[in-house]
Amino acid sequence: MENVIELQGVNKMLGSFQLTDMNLTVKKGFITGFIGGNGVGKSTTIKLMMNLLQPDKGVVKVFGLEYKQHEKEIKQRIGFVFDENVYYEHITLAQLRKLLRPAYHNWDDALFDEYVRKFELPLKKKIKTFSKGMLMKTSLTIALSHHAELIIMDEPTSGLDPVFRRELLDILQEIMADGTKTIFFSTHITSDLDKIADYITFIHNGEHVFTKEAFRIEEDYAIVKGGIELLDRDTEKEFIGIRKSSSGFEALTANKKKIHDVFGDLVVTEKPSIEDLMFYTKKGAETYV
Ligand SMILES: Nc1ncnc2c1ncn2[C@@H]1O[C@H](COP(=O)(O)OP(=O)(O)OP(=O)(O)O)[C@@H](O)[C@H]1O
Repeated sequence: MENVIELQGVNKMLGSFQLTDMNLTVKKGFITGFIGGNGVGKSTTIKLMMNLLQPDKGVVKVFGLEYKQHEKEIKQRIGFVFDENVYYEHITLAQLRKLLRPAYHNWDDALFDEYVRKFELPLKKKIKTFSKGMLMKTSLTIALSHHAELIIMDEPTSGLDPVFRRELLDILQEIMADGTKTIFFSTHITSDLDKIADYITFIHNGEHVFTKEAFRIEEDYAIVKGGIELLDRDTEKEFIGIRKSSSGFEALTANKKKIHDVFGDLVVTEKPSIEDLMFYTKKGAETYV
């Protein structure tokens, strides 16, 4: 399967934060959700993918190309969707359309107008008056209007009302229909992932934990519940993170089968949510580091 983005051994130091030996790939033709707690390096990773930051070590490839030699070509084919308006605040959408038309080989005025109508965006108001949701819609409109093959989004749904969030997720699914596009988006809202993500990439403390097909998470991971007497130094090693209480323990494992071999029917296992993965991974790091 073709990789649209490849990070090979990428390291980046920012103040006291370090992104360490990031190896990750984003598959063509799918939606990948990018998750991790606050401050674990999601935006930094996205900036590296967009060449807004450069790695201290390692290689970033997009469409199999490196920015050093192919920046223009890569940027033509990517749409970056975010809710900040750094470049265009003093102009209107009508003026922006004129400005962007010559900048992209594949610019499509008709599609731009179609999304402006669909998103109910005002053509004649200055962009600086736009709300967060309107900026997100503007950014997505631009990405779609130059037929971007790869759409990268940094927390596109955060701060959006539930109605528009739903609408946005539907649109993302719609644009995937022809099989030529790829979407990579970071989020804190794990229910968004349940709705649309084919793959999940999970990072923690500047390190890549996994990239898995969303349905595989349920196959490999489990929440395990049992009596506290079952835990000792050896059995605790089977878990990523454990929460203990007087009535027993609840823990996350990445190896459901092994748990069954070790504990048999003495424990109960349940399907984990993505929130469980994030919670116990963080808790595990706190407990054992
Ligand atoms: N320019 C910078 N200089 C110093 N530290 C930085 C810089 N940019 C980011 N950091 C730090 O790097 C860490 C990772 O930041 P990043 O924005 O990548 O996290 P994130 O996973 O996107 O977090 P969140 O989900 O909270 O947005 C944070 O601790 C942040 O404070």
